[in-house]
Amino acid sequence: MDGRSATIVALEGVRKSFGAVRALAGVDLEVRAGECLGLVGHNGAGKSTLMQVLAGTLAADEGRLVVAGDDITASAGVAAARSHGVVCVFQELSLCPNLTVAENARVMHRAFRGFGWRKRAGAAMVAMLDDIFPGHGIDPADVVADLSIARRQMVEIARAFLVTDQPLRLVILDEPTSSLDQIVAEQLMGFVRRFVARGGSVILISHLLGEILSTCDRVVVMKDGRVVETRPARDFTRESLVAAMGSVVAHEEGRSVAATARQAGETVVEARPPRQADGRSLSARRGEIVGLAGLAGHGQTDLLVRINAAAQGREPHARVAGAVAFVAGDRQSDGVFPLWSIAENITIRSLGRLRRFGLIDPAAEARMAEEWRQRIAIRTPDMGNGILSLSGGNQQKALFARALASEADIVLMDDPMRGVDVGTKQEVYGMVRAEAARGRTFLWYTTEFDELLHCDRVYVFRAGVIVAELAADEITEERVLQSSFAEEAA
Ligand SMILES: Nc1ncnc2c1ncn2[C@@H]1O[C@H](COP(=O)(O)OP(=O)(O)OP(=O)(O)O)[C@@H](O)[C@H]1O
Repeated sequence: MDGRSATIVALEGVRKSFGAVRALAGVDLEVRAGECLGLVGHNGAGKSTLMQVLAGTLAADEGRLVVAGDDITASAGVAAARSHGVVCVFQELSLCPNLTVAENARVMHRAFRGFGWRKRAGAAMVAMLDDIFPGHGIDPADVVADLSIARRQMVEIARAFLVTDQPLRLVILDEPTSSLDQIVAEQLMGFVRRFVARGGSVILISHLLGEILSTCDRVVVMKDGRVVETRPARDFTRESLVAAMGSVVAHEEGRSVAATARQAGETVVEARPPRQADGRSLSARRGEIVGLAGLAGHGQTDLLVRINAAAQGREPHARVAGAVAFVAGDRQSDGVFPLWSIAENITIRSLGRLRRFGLIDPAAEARMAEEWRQRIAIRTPDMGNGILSLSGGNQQKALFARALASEADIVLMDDPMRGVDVGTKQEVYGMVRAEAARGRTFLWYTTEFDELLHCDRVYVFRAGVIVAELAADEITEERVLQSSFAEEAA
């Protein structure tokens, strides 16, 4: 970046409160042409709220918004942002599930109209998908509801980068890789670099600090609704970035603790992917942390869902000894109960214990919710607030609390740490290890390699079947990747 690049966006003194919660306490932010700006901060720091103000989906209480030289404060809204070339891909995907990929492109790009629009929209989407995610395997006639969450995220991203009848200056990517595996995430980061090299601008929000440091030119750190640091990315290290976010850099004990603290009891889970023909199966013992790895969408979630169904007697191909709790990764479709309070979302699995004279004891429910608010720092002034009032990462923490607060012996985790900030992640890893040491069993699907280091054993999946089983001392990134791709893995 040279210092002379034009300013594309300037936000000045932006404030926004939701009732008693001050989400933005006077934020200034500048984005230049041809740069990728990283935006980091703890869960609830205000990142998404700031991006919503910029993209016009939320009105600020105060502040100025200048885009491409025009002060659009008075006319701020989605239409003004779009016509000035600002597009946002939010954490919660916004595709219409009952429409096809091509039809979803049409929803955002009115230019696809008249005779043959479907074909043109489909061709444009495929070209963009090919450019960003070579080998994506998505057809423009696919109905979005039938796509995996990773593919839906790819479609949403490709649609945002399509240029039709409006200029495209700035694309905001709010945790864009949260459902993507490492290979696809790297494809996206490569595309972002090409896009900014051509003069476009990107704001990248991510809790994966490696991704931020390797892709961004500058990094802005937010904390409690304010910008606390802005520096070129090269001036940050991972440690200094974590420190700027206000978290203590935890020393990774990871594997050594995981490997030694096991009590390797009796087998409590036994399950086989339906297409597995070589006799292999997944098993887990009491007190074990078992990882499910491999590229996204290769059968890991499916097997977890089957194990969950087995606990309810609905799946003959898996055997489960004990009560099971499921922590969803796709919180939008099978995680949160959107109309319920935060407290209710946490305690729903534990109602048996909260009963008094046959009725739920509200005081006990409030105590349990409060305990978990403190244990994993759910940022809210009131656990009676609606769950959707929480930031994305804080909603994810509530799902964790629901599973850990329950008395389940076996906890199934479907890549649930996406979107959780680094500080909290360390806390949760510690909790998982402590609970495993007390005899709970964890089956943990993750797309983040580092998380596999907390596991005692890892099964690698490919094309719906288990292709490798790695013992703790064999879990290396290289081995996992090798097995994920090899036709015949060991
Ligand atoms: N619709 C809403 N109603 C009430 N409070 C809200 C609403 N949206 C956001 N907040 C609050 O505003 C604060 C900032 O939230 P925001 O989503 O901007 O955080 P974030 O930095 O994007 O977090 P994350 O990393 O978890 O996505 C949080 O305390 C959140 O609870």
